[in-house]
Amino acid sequence: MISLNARIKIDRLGQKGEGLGRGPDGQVAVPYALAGETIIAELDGAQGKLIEVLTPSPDRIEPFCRYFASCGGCAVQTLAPAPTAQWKRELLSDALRQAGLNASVDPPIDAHGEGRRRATFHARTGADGRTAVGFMQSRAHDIVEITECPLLAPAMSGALPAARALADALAASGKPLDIHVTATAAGLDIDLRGCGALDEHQTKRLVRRALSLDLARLSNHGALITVQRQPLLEMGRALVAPPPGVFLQATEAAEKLLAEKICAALEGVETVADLFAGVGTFSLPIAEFARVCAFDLEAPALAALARGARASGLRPVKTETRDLFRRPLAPKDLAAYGAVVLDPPRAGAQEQARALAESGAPLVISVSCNIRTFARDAAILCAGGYEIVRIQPIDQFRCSPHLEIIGEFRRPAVKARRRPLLG
Ligand SMILES: C[S@@+](CC[C@H](N)C(=O)[O-])C[C@H]1O[C@@H](n2cnc3c(N)ncnc32)[C@H](O)[C@@H]1O
Repeated sequence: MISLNARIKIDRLGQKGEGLGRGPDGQVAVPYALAGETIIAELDGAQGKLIEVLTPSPDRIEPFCRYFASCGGCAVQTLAPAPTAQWKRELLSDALRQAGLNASVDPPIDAHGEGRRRATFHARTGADGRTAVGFMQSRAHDIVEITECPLLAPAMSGALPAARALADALAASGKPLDIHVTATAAGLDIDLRGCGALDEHQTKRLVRRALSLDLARLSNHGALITVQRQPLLEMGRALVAPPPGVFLQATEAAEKLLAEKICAALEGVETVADLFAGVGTFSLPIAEFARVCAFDLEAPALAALARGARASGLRPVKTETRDLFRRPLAPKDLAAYGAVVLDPPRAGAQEQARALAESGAPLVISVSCNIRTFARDAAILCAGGYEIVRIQPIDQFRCSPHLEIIGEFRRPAVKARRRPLLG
């Protein structure tokens, strides 16, 4: 493919945070260019590489990270905070419109808080025996080695040195490694992925490293290697001991805000189904005032949730291990609940939304980190008679196109839908 340099006027930011404008042969996407800018880009088909900004946007700011534009972690770091929030809000409004919904979207609430409390680092050992540890490069399969990430919470300050030390301990195997690090009050909780079954020597080496790094816990794909202090997480009044490698919201600030908003919307509700409940981020605060039944695919997460409720003196939370993609709760199952909370993975919950659309559940609170599948599932709920009360974005993904969303959907008052008894 021949590449050429072209002068491009950027019209808007796209879904991945790339600048979109017209090139000689149609639309081109240029990462790191901003709306309103005139730039020089090196074009390779519809893809452009930013070479020079001729007319900068008034919203352009200096990047705060020295790895910006080589590290693939951040897509948008040079756009000021207010226009970034506006762009994300528009992405969500556009997705809803494309799904057939003309819904108003509240301004995003920033929930970066102290920063990300979890990260996945990648480690690869080259033919020369050197191990690179960091994030993936943008638009490439190589690793950009980093020694710091300003988006991480202070409690993650030891995360990169720890990732490097563990990667070095396994470098001889030559296997690519993913290192999931979570900051907890007990210290760093690290789950390794990709190293396969460990032999005795590797295990001993890792235990020694974990001790010298003072890790709270180290595991291999969820299987415990060593634990010095059991990680504990506060969820409402409850304390939960999460199993290794379990899902947690990216920032503590977002976790608290999501739980607060959900509990506020559930005021007066007595029975709640929490679908895709994980370790109880929402179930446990809800259990402080309502009966909860929590569903998830992951039995260890649900067991931790149930133990957390018991140990904290809350009313018991019923749990059911269930694949909600294959076996969504049916409309008749849903009839037992005054409200349903759902927080599926990025793929969304299409089948569950269809069952909800046929159910009489009066209130659905849909939480999602994927704009497109949130909009798709919202349209299914609305086609089934729900009305949108509120759509509130919560931004826990600074510098990325991702956005956390809470949607509140209610069935119009039963009185209005009921046929008159007489006449
Ligand atoms: C976005 S997380 C939300 C977890 C929890 N609500 C929280 O905020 O911590 C999605 C959850 O969906 C669960 N999950 C993924 N696929 C599933 C499936 N097919 N059926 C049921 N649960 C699933 C995961 O185990 C995970 O706990």
